Amino acid sequence: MDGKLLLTFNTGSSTVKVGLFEYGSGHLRRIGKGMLDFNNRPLTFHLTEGPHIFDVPLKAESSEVMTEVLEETFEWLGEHFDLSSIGAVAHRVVHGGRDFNGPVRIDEASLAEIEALTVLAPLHQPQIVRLINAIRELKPHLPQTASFDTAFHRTMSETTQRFALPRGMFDEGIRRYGFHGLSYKFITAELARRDPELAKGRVITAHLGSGASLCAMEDGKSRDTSMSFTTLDGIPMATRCGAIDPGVLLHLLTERSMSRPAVEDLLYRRSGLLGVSGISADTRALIASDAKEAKEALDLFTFRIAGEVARQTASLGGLDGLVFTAGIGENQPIIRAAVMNRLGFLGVRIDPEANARNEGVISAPDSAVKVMVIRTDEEQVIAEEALSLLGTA
Ligand SMILES: Nc1ncnc2c1ncn2[C@@H]1O[C@H](COP(=O)(O)OP(=O)(O)O)[C@@H](O)[C@H]1O
Ligand SMILES: CC(=O)OP(=O)(O)O
Ligand SMILES: [Mg+2]
Repeated sequence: MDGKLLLTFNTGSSTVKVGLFEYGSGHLRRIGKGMLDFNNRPLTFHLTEGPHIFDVPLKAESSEVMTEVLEETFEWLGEHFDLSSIGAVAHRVVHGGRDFNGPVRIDEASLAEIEALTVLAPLHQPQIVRLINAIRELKPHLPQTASFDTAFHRTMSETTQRFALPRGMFDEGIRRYGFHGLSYKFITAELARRDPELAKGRVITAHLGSGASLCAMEDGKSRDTSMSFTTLDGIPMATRCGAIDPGVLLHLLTERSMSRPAVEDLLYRRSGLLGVSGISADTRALIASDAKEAKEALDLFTFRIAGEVARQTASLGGLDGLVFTAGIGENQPIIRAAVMNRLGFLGVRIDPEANARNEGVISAPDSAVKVMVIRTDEEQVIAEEALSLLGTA
């Protein structure tokens, strides 16, 4: 290998995606990709891109002991990559709160701030902090960086960021932050490459993965988004409920005497597609199922996505483009078709064959809105942001 090795970690709600990049003298090139899957037992490490691909069970029993998980992962990676040349480790950090507007080097102060935001992202932030600490323990001299999901949305107007709560609370940080910003940043850059004219216009991107949100963009800048203070808001997700009448929470806490941890578990882990269907959090299983509960969960999902597109179209004052991305957005024609059919009133017209083939453009030529499928790449953004801080020499 010519240059140094950069490792990226994208800690999602159910998996940690690992990226391997080679960098040096101004260049950056992906050389491998993998995933730590904490959903199943045994924990598994999948290397999905690189000189060899493999799936290996890990001896570590839980992600709580991240040093063990990482030691094993490094052992497996070391068989195929020169780990002695690692120059840096870069992370996706989901919540950056009010103060992180761009990537930072991780030090005592920034790590303490990241840790303090744990209560606002309980599915993500604890795992991220465990990973950062484990790398500090195993490889203390490696520089680490953080790229924040929330930073992309700092261009939203104050009106968009505000809840209708007493105004002092906004100043104290109770506001709409937005997430999936690394994905939206990648999509804006990719859209500018594929269709520069459209990228200057009014575009909504639907990031539909385990966590899911939509972002309204104008000339590549975030103007509105569906997730807000936490990753619970907006549309229903794999296991999260999405926007809900806060009166329901008061009811659960008082009339049902549910504890705060029980309510958190309900809203983050037992709701959404899983909760409504009672079958699975994975759209593949729901589409394959004949049960009426599976159909009801998918109907609710596409109904709420279409409703959010309509709301964000009002934020933008019209709509020129719609982009589908992430696990579901990139791979599930049935879900895209259901959303597009609900948006006929906006002039959205589908090209069914192109949609079935997951093509780049899936709207018909007479569609008033150009609808595209773009594969997101959060790892690329994490790597680029890290090198913008550390340099590529
Ligand atoms: N190859 C595929 N075909 C169809 N659906 C898929 C595929 N891969 C992922 N999905 C859907 O996408 C979801 C995961 O999306 P992803 O963007 O990887 O989420 P996350 O990053 O939040 O873990 C799965 O739950 C499933 O519903
Ligand atoms: C912000 C969020 O929900 O992330 P993910 O989709 O990776 O779970
Ligand atoms: Mg994700």
